[in-house]
Amino acid sequence: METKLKAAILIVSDTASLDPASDKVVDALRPILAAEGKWEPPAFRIVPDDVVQIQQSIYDWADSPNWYNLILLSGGTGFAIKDNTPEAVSPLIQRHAPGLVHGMIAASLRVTPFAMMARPVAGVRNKTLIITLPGSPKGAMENLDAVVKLLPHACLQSAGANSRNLHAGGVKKLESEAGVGDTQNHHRHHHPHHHGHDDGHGHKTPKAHTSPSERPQSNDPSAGPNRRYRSSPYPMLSVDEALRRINEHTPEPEVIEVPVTTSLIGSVIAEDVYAAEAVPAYRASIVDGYAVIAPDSIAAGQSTKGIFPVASIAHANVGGNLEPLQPGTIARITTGAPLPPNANAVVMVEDTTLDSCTPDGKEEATVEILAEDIEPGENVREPGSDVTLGSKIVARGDLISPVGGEIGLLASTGTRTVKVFRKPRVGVLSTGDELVEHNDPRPLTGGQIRDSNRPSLLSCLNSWGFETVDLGIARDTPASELEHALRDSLRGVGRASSSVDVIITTGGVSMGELDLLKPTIERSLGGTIHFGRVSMKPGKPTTFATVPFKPAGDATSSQQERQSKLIFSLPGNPASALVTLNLFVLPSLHKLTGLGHSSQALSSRPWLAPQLGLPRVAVVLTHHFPLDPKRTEYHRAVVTASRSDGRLYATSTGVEGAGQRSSKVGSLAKANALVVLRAGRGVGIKGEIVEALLMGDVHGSDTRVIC
Ligand SMILES: Nc1nc2c(c(=O)[nH]1)N[C@H]1C(S)=C(S)[C@@H](COP(=O)(O)OP(=O)(O)OC[C@H]3O[C@@H](n4cnc5c(N)ncnc54)[C@H](O)[C@@H]3O)O[C@H]1N2
Ligand code: MOO
Ligand SMILES: [Mg+2]
Repeated sequence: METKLKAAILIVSDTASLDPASDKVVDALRPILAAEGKWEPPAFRIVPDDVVQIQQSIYDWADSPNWYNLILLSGGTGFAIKDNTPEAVSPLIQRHAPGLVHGMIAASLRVTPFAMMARPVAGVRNKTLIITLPGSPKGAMENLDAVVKLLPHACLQSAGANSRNLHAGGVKKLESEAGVGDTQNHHRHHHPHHHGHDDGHGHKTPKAHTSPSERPQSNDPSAGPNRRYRSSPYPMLSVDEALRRINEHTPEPEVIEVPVTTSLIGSVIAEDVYAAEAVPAYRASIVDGYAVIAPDSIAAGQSTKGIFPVASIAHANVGGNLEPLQPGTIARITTGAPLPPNANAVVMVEDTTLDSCTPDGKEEATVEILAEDIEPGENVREPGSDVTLGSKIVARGDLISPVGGEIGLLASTGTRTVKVFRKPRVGVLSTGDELVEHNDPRPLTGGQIRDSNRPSLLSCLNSWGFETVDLGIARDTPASELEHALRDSLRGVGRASSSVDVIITTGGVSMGELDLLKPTIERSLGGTIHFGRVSMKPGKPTTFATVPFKPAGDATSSQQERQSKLIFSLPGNPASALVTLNLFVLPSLHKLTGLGHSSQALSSRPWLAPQLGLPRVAVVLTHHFPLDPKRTEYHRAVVTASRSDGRLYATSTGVEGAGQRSSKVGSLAKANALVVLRAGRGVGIKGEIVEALLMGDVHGSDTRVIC
């Protein structure tokens, strides 16, 4: 019996992923393959319109030892925003097959002009042919019909069969030559990173993309160091432009409802909150003393002075109804306690004397009030006088501070839940074969380096109040380790028990052949790099990207809106990593936290608004600072507030020798500021006033003007 080829069908549809019974495409395609007599019954799977899940299926079917000859994807190829199948598939295709694409479109055009609205992709990954089809059963059938006769031939060639033999001999002979479809003998070899393919004439052609329009910007790691770019393809941006792009691509914050607890600290209110209860809820005494009935008019000759019987006692914790106070009597009362009905003022105990006791000598019988001019309302808090019922207590954009004022207001009015912007979860991943855990007891060998970036970045993020996930270390080799680490943290598996919103990586972003972040983001995750170089020192190769994402199996929730995750790939040099974390990551996290919604946000340049990112201040240089001729430097410094002239003074953490070198994390050890030194010749002059970004608290000093 002739060995058959293996096909898999991937249905890409939010609807079908929720209700598999709604899919009609698999049943429509099966008979077309079956009619050819060359295919095993196809495997199939349904995923939502989610790039990561689409790509995972392709990896499962094209990269595993049990690889398939053909993957047909149906759905997500149109122009709708959620249609991202071509974007998911293209980066994984190693050799494109535009002929199949033209064939399918030409066939469909004979049926409908709407065929022009399709965006099919076809090509080969490893030994597997991948073709996208429309999402409608009719469209999928028409497209498959157009190419189905060619598929066995194309698949066998993709699997490594010699094309001349293919044309000359039968499919069966070629199958055994190629070793495909042989499910009995597991002789298939898995070469996900082969460096070329046979062109059918015995020549090896390089796999690297050649046409500029096809060529992604990043290096193709499998092309080898001799084919890497020798100058960076990423334009060098100014810091302001980089910040603008970060702001542009950072999604709007998500609103959630949470209970009023201390975990609210650092959250930003998303919806105005109105008092559901008045504070106080009753007429309360402000002091310890005696509730009295003060006459309306002292001027009319009436006085509160005199001796009165103590008729009742009102304590702050008293429940139930109090007896009304009769004229000519007074009631002992404590601070915060409700006034008895009829009472309208309170006399402080200090303004009274004891006149007589009860016969048992234990209680006050009569008390003399010494003050003559107690007015109605004196020492009384009227209901709602602290917080009026229905008044706005906190507004959208307000930050819940650790000082406790906002939480106190919410608590005092019985507010049980509030709507806030969800704080982002941030994952931190170190990359590099040379890294060992910082607390590994073994002595370092060879070129090993202790991973200092992860602990320092995690500390900094925690101090800002963000939830962090330690994503560990990803090795450079095999390259798939990095890809899997990123993919897992996006999906919330492995070290990240639930998915992170922002991934921060360090290392692997510059020009080395093992600098894999850019190619992995672009080529494997289908992400978009918004910038890959910034004119600054340290931090030149800082990279910022977004990766499309949709949570699995939940096509209707509001989370669906959150379609991209952010990746900040920071340089590996420890000072560079920490400086760029402060400069670039913080404003984005602030935006995700909802700080951009504060009423104080600057509307013209919101990405520079003071509440997004570090506070900016003017500082006086206490000594000469060397300038970089080309790049703006973020010079690590200690800023102190002068007790004599009230100004802020900046002193470098080290300018001599390796002082500010980007590998030297010690340059940040005592620093509380980054002094912004614009590129130029010579030095920043002692006494000059420049801008600085405050990273920590400023303490007082005896520094003075020193020109
Ligand atoms: N030919 C060029 N080479 C370099 C350029 C350039 O423009 N052209 N840029 C330089 C600049 S600037 C920087 S910054 C670094 C950035 O390097 P990478 O981000 O690619 O980082 P790696 O190569 O992985 O490592 C650099 C350095 O940092 C150490 N490192 C990495 N991770 C950690 C960690 N978690 N803890 C402590 N130390 C770490 C690593 O061992 C290296 O020593 O590239 C320049 N090269
Ligand atoms: O720009 Mo790199 O961060 O100087 O070393
Ligand atoms: Mg490098």
